Amino acid sequence: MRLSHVTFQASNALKLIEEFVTKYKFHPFAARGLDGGSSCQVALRNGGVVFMVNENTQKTHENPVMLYDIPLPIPFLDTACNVSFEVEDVPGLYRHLVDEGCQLLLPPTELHDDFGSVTYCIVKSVVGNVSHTLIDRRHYKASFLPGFKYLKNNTNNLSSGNLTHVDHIAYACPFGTSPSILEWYRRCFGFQHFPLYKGEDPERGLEITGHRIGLRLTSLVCPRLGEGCKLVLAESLPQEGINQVDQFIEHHTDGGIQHIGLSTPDIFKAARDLSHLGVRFASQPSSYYSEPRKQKEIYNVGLEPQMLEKFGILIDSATEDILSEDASKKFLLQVFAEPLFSKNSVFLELIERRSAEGFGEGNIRALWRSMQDLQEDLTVKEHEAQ
Ligand SMILES: O=C(O)C(=O)Cc1ccc(O)cc1
Ligand SMILES: [Fe+2]
Repeated sequence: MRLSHVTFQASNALKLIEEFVTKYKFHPFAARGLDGGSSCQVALRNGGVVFMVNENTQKTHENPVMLYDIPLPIPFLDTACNVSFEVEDVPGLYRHLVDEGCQLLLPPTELHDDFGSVTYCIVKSVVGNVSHTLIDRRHYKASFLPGFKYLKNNTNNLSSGNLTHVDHIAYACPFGTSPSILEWYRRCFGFQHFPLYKGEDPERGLEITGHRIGLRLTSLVCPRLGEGCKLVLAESLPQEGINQVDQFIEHHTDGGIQHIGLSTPDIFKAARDLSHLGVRFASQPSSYYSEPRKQKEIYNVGLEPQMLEKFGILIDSATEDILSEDASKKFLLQVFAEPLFSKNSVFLELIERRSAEGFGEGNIRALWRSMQDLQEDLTVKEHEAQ
């Protein structure tokens, strides 16, 4: 099993495609329905990350000529709604999912063109509006999927991206649902609980509460996916005021893909490039970088606080004792980008892992607060614009 791509549904697909191209350095490489059909679909790539953008231009269910995905119910919502996996035995997996009582949206279906054939089926996830397309493309020779036309002027594009793979997909989940979501992914696809601290109870996950934060985080890993893609379940815990998970769920009925963590080998270069192209990152108060403990942590791994501060990059060392000189060099650098659509919509994250596999509580707190600040700022801007 391998992550193939993540699909976005947008009421204005061309706008989202332009955003991915001009701000996030993605390159469109395959498309269908651009000639005025009832739906258009475009596949874009940055390094090892593939996104698909769907637009159902007629905004109806009557003629959803959408391949590899099922259009979401109306009213139309701008969202990331499908995570596609490459698998080897679609009929076998389909039977397994039926036996597990899953809601199958499309039975095994074969499509072919001059480059070969693929078989796929679609299953509804237990999380909000999310579905999974399971594709066997072993008998397909071109770079995407049958039904798509390959775009020209596509040379050199593979090397220009600086994203290597999808590191994790974070779901916003209704309160109390994480254990049953974990159980569903375990039974259906073989995911396992990935503890974020020693002795973490899978029923409870990591609970983070305090000033302006109330979050329960449960992480899942799938050994069949190799090093790729964890799932992160984010639930809101009661805290003062509204928060990003509650608001996301309110906006998306039962939750869904809140953010996608994209792995880069050089977060400083990636953040600088994207920032020059107009991506706004969720920033930290400058006190984060002047705090003596944090400064020591940054210098200890051979970095400079100013490098991080420029783009709001956060650091979390995996070691217990960040102040010791021989602190292990395992650490994690992360930053959240602004929401792709409205202020409560899906957003992207850049993440650089230096041997650290999990998620650090320090970074989680800081990421959470940075997104709270950014959303509050977007709310103020919305009011001013009215
Ligand atoms: O650390 C990470 O990358 C996370 O994904 C944790 C996280 C999840 C949801 C939030 O709203 C804020 C932080
Ligand atoms: Fe994340």
